[in-house]
Amino acid sequence: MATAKVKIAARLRPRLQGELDDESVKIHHDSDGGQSSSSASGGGSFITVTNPRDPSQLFKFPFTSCYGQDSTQEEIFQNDVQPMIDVVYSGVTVTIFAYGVTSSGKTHTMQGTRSEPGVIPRVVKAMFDKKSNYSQYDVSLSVSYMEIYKDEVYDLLVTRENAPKLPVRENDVGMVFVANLTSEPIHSVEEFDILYSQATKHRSVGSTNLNRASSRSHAVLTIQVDMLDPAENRTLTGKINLVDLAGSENNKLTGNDPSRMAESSAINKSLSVLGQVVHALNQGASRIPYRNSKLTRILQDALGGSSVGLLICNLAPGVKFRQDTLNTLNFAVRTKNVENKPVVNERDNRPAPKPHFAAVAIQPPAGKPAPAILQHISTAGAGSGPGPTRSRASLVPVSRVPRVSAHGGNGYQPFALPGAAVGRRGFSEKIPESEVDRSGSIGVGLTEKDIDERISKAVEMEVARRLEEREREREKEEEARRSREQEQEVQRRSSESSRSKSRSPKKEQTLPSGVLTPLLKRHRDLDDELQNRLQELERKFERGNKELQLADVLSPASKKKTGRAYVALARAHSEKGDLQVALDLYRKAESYVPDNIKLKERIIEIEWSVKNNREFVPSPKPPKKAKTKKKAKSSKDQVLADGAPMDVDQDNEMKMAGPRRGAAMFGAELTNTDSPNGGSGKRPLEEEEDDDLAETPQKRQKRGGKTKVVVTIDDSDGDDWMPPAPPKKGKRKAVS
Ligand SMILES: Nc1ncnc2c1ncn2[C@@H]1O[C@H](COP(=O)(O)OP(=O)(O)OP(=O)(O)O)[C@@H](O)[C@H]1O
Repeated sequence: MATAKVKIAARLRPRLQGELDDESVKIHHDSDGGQSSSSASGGGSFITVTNPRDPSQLFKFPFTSCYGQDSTQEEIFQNDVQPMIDVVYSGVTVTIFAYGVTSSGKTHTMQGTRSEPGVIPRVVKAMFDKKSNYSQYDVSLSVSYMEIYKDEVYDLLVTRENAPKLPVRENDVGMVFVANLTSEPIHSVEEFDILYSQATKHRSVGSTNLNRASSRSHAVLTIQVDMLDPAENRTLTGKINLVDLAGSENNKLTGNDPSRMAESSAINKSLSVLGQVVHALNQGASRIPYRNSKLTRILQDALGGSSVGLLICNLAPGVKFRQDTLNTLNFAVRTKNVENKPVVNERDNRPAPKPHFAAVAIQPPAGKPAPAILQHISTAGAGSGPGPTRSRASLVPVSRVPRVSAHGGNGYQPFALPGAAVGRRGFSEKIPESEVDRSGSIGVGLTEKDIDERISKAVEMEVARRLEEREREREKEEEARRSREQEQEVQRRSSESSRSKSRSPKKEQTLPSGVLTPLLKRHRDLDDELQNRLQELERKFERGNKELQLADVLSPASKKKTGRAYVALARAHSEKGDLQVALDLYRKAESYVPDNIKLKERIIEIEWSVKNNREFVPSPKPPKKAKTKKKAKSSKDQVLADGAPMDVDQDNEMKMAGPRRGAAMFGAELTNTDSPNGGSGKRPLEEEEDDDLAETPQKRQKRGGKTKVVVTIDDSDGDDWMPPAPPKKGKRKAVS
């Protein structure tokens, strides 16, 4: 089956009034010899970002489409979006999502303004324009629009008062859909405009320091085209999902109040899960954590699924956003390796023939692989998508197999967001007896051997199902046994402690040397308790989604504590050299403290070590004295002796990780030195324990030289990506 990688376009927005601009983020194009260029796109373009810790070092991010501050809405549409319209009309689902920090221009790019319409209005116009090319079909367009606000889905096409939380469900063929979501037919661009402008008013928008009209939710607009072929009595369905994600937020910069903080936390958490999904896909993990947020469940098909994806990364200029820019570009680098397997969504409307025997069960229906048009989009230039031709019919060849549709002749789930494949066969397709001819072959070209194979496959499936069932039962029993044991252990401990309380001090003194003092014993008990708690949590993790529910119900303090506990355990494993175990534990910690940037970076560092089979070497702890000195300094003076800026923890909510940590990833850290947190106060857990976070490998190398170093961050082959540290490992070249 043909695969299609997620396409990436990066766009740097212009400086806004009152914003300081600098040269820290630049767009380059090979066509102009790699010189800075503010606009246009095309092959061989790249973005450079100055390393916040070492201004002599540049990080370079190559993407096929890079748009500078002067780029227009039309350019982006023509280069990257227009070619997708043909893909939609070939019956494939396309998902375009705008990603970036708050105020980076996502809504501007997707929605735009009346004078500068963005992707959404342009797509709708193009969809209607294209319709006339398919006059042989009965073509109808419809729209649905939803928002994901604080991890709940709401219909934006109904008034807020009438908008209940909508459930996200999965049908028998694994297709995720939002139940009860309205789908309105649209007959013209004007009709869409009226609907859309009304619906946009329902979207959750709020004011923050960074954006007067900041989107507080992820918005997903879906335009669906159904093409009924009257001659063949079948329907092709294409969809385009246009997703305006809420921006990741640094609450120090946004100045969020408590209610905004709650929104922000939900936004950051869902984006964090999005990152985890992309990571898991890149790692080829057996379990992709789609279920950990509604956003990723709904976007499941766009990431590693059966739709075609375009990620538009929005970037904001200036030092203030530099760390966010690096994070966004890092996400983009990872996402561009995600592969989808697009399929054509086709439904056969003809009634199913009567079944005669029910012995044969087959695999869930597989969608038809997407057409060759997908190859076109990877190299698509300005608006050059091919129009429909007669040969298009060959994309959906008429099969001679018995026409049995899944689920009573209609396996198609209306309003389902992803275009997951729904083939023409159901789970229990039956082969009519009349189709068995004397030669031993079935009228549809199935031989007895085929039938035997199918039967044995069905039997195998049934056996596998039963085995799984048995395994589940066994696990349940095991779990019950463990919890019984745990209860007994708790009882034993409480009776032991009451016994020890009742003991006289004299008796205590008579204990032989080496026996735990009550204090140590208490420690041991706490340790045991912690271990038990972690083991329990481990089990819950194994149970997948339940873990997330657990994290959801815990109070912020408990989440933080659990996160800390995981970090402590992870550190212990990391020190022992069990990097994989440590990595898993760090990831688990992340479920509880999804906003913690230091933790994310630690995960990236260890992932890198695991992937490259390198030892993970934390830097030595700085002397205690330095720590006291540091505390005494005012935030303004927080500049290291070598001139590198003192980093400040950018996460207000979670201070589990240290305020300054060598981001091995990019040698980067937020450099808002005027932060109130300033690096004073209690040192957070991670840093107390681990001052390897204090200095990057880049910094350890020769500093202050005049040569500019470019480190290319490109994960294009999926295997050799590595963080730019240590410098020798990166593709580095000196530029004058
Ligand atoms: N390419 C651009 N040209 C001109 N103005 C822009 C551009 N991109 C963004 N802006 C302006 O920047 C501001 C922030 O943009 P926008 O609201 O689109 O950001 P956002 O990423 O959607 O933010 P949030 O995540 O908070 O919703 C707006 O005033 C918008 O008009």
